[in-house]
This record gives sequence, structure tokens and C-alpha cells, in this order.
Amino acid sequence: MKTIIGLEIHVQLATATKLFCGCSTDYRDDEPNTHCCPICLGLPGALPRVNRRAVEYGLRVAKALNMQVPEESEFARKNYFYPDLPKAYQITQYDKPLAVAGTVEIEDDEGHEKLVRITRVHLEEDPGRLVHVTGGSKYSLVDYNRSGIPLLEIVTEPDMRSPQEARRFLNKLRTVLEYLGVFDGDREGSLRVDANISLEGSERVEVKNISSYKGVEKALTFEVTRQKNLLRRGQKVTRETRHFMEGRGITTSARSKEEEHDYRYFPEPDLRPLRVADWVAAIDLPELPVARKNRFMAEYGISLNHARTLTGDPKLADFYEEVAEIDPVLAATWVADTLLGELNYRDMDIAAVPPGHIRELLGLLKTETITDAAGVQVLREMLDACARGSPCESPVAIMKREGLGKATGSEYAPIVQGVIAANPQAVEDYRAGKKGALNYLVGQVMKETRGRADPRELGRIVSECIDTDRV
Ligand SMILES: Nc1ncnc2c1ncn2[C@@H]1O[C@H](COP(=O)(O)OP(=O)(O)OP(=O)(O)O)[C@@H](O)[C@H]1O
Ligand SMILES: [Mg+2]
Ligand SMILES: [Mg+2]
Repeated sequence: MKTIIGLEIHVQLATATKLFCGCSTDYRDDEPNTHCCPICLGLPGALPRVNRRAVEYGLRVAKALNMQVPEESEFARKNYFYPDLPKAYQITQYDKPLAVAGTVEIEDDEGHEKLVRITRVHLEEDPGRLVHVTGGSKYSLVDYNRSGIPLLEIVTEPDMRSPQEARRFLNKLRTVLEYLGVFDGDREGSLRVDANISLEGSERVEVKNISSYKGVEKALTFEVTRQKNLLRRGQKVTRETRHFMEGRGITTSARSKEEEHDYRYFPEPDLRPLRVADWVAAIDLPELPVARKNRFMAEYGISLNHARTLTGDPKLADFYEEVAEIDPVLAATWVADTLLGELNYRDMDIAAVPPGHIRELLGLLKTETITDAAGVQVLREMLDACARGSPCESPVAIMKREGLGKATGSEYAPIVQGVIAANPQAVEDYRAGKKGALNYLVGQVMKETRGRADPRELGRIVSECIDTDRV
């Protein structure tokens, strides 16, 4: 049974001020209702003016998603009565959106490239936020700091065929938005998704307001199972809106289609239509993820996997380019595999790592001043210090302090002798032709030298020692 998924994504645009007034959007640590004015409070007689930057950001997204920008687009009033909306209508766009008909390339479940069509993008204002007081209170509080924050709603065609595809689409979209610099992914609630899902031939269900990618994938996976079970039992899927309960990983019915509001949309009389089609041509886009990935492979000679990982986040890609010079392939392995793994383990951001230090470490590795194993130890020491907020010690300093420089032959000759003497069985096995025995002996020496010996060199020396012994 074919699964059909379409998404509506609300992106919070990272402008300094709100969509229709000059109130600051940076209210994160501030008291409720301190970023408001007559316009975003919807007081009678207040008139909105469109934030030029928000329109520009919308157009950047439109251009990056290969969309068409019509000659004219228009704001509309969406009427509903709820305390988060002081005007009793939301200013949004309805039948004349900012842009239409785009595409995003993703990988399907078989690993092939496929296009997800974008139906439209439009600008709208965020409503306020209701705060429900716990403990059986008879009232709720409302905070209008968020009221009027610019949102870009991106609507896709129902082109995704599995919850995993939906997740990959969102990842891709998020990367593009970060490259465009129109969106601050670290801000809570900066991307909220309504996920529509149906099984071929049945009604669709809309799961509203999911605030994480994992949440979208989980909610959709739950819905696939729920809807299949209904059909298996001979029941029907009803057209309805559902909520996702993040904690329990399930969706629950919110309202059926018949209970939907009639929003009585009409053109916003206080704002003139936007005529911005010409503006699009003048917008310069930065290099986007696909182009950057291809350039990384061509320019630095690195693998597709490394290029994908490194360009998946613009900050990481910039970081890589800052340290790539000495040896691009070595740098790709260390940044994409080792460093990223160590950062994830510590829940650290790449921004906390000084590129100069990684360049220095790569230099030590390249000149074989330290071994890979000792390099990892140096890196860990360094990141632990950064994570504690201590000054970030340089790799050379750590290497010297900890004595992690590559061991010289004369330094580990006695250790090799000791290991050979202590493991006669392994020596015997090696002589009998077992390759694994040599690796074991080398491992023992590595352990005693704390990874400071070069394993290849060591292999040669250990086997030489055993062979000489024999004579
Ligand atoms: N059969 C379907 N199965 C799954 N998704 C679908 C199906 N048909 C349409 N969709 C998706 O549902 C979404 C339709 O959103 P649209 O805004 O047009 O309508 P709506 O959900 O009724 O309106 P709104 O949510 O704005 O009140 C799109 O993302 C589209 O891809
Ligand atoms: Mg919808
Ligand atoms: Mg909508």
C-alpha cells in the first residue's frame, strides 16, 4: 500500500525585527510582553508596514528552491478568534503567495536522487504564545513577544513515500536554509512542521505542529501503523487533524474536518500588494550545499561521503576549508570522522574548536611527529579542556606535556623485547604462520607505549626481533 506524505513547514526567519513593526525579535531571555507595540498587540488603528528584510529572505529561499515569483503577491487576513491573536485575524498570504512551483532534491529509500516538488512559499506572522498555568488555575497567561515574528510557510506536494524520506527532506531543507543565512536553527521552535499523511485510496490525516525532525519521523511512522491497522480491521481512515504527543510517540485526534474553521480570508486592506518579481534576479545566492559538495570532491579530491558530511552544515564546511590546506584528504578524515565523533560525544559545537589548533594537529600527523592513536589522545585532551571552558591548550603543548610524541626505535626496543619474552605462545604461533599473533604482539607494545609507536613500523620491528631471535 503506497504511503503518501506532504509537509507544511513554518520557518522562523532570522530578521532583527518583526514582520510588520520595529519590535526586536530577540526576546529569548526577556520577560513576557516586553517586545510589543500597538501593531503587534493589534490595538485599534495601528497600521502594519512590511519588513523589507523578511521579504528578501523569503525571496532568497524561493530562488534557492528553484521557484517562480509571480508579478504580484498579496497579504490576506485569516480570521479566527483566539487569545493568541489580538487582532482576531492573522496576516498571512492566501491565493497570491510570494512564490510557487519549486523543487528540492533528496535521496529516496533506494538511495536514488529524486525531486520533491514545492507547491508554494508564503509570508505570515506568528501568533502570541499561551502559557497555561499549572495547578487548576482558572486562567491562562498570554505572551505577545512572539506575536508578529516573521514566518515563511513552505508547502510541499505530496511527493514523499516514507517517514524516512520526510526526515531526509527536512534535513536537506534545513541545510539550505542555514546556508542562506535566513534562519537560526539553534533557536527553539525555529522550524515547525504539519505533516500530512494518507495511504493510497484513503483520506489524509494532518498531524499539526511538530517541532523536531525526529518528531516528524516518529509521528508519521505511528500514523502509517495506525492507518494500516484501521484498514486491516475493515475500518476507514477519517479525514482529521491530529496532535503529536512527543513524550509518548503517539498521535491523538484533535478535530475532524467538519469542525474546521471557516477563516473568511480576504485581502489585507492595510497593505499594498508586493511586486517583487524583479528583485529576485538581483539577489545573489551563496554557494548552496549540492554545489559545495561537488566542489569539495573536485577541488580537494575527497570522497562523496566525506563531502556530504562536511557540507551538511555550513559552519562545518567553513571549518574544513580553514584546515584543509596541509592535506585535504587527511583533513577530511580527521574533521568528518574523528573530530565530529568526539564533538558529538561531548555534545559540543564546532564553533568551540579553534581551527588553528586542528591545523597544528594535522601538521603533527602529516609530518608523522605523532601517530594516529596519539593524535586522538591529544584531540580528546584538547576538547575536554574546551568543554570545561578552560583555555584551549594547543596540540603541540599537550603532546609535550603528556609525552605523546612518536616513540623512537631505541625508546621502544626494550618494550618489544619484554613483550616477546612475556608472550612465548604468541611468538610460537607467529612462527607457525599465524598472522593474528603478530597483531596481538604489536597491540601489546602499543598499549605499553600509549599508542605512541607507529603500528606499521612496529610490525616490522617485532617480526624482525622474532626472526633474529631464531638465528
Ligand atoms: N492525499 C494526500 N496524502 C498526504 N498528503 C497530502 C495529500 N494531498 C495533499 N497532501 C498534502 O497536504 C498539504 C495540503 O496543505 P494545504 O495547505 O493545501 O491544505 P490544508 O491542509 O487543507 O490547509 P491548511 O493546513 O493550510 O489549513 C500539502 O502539503 C500536500 O502535499
Ligand atoms: Mg494543512
Ligand atoms: Mg498554513
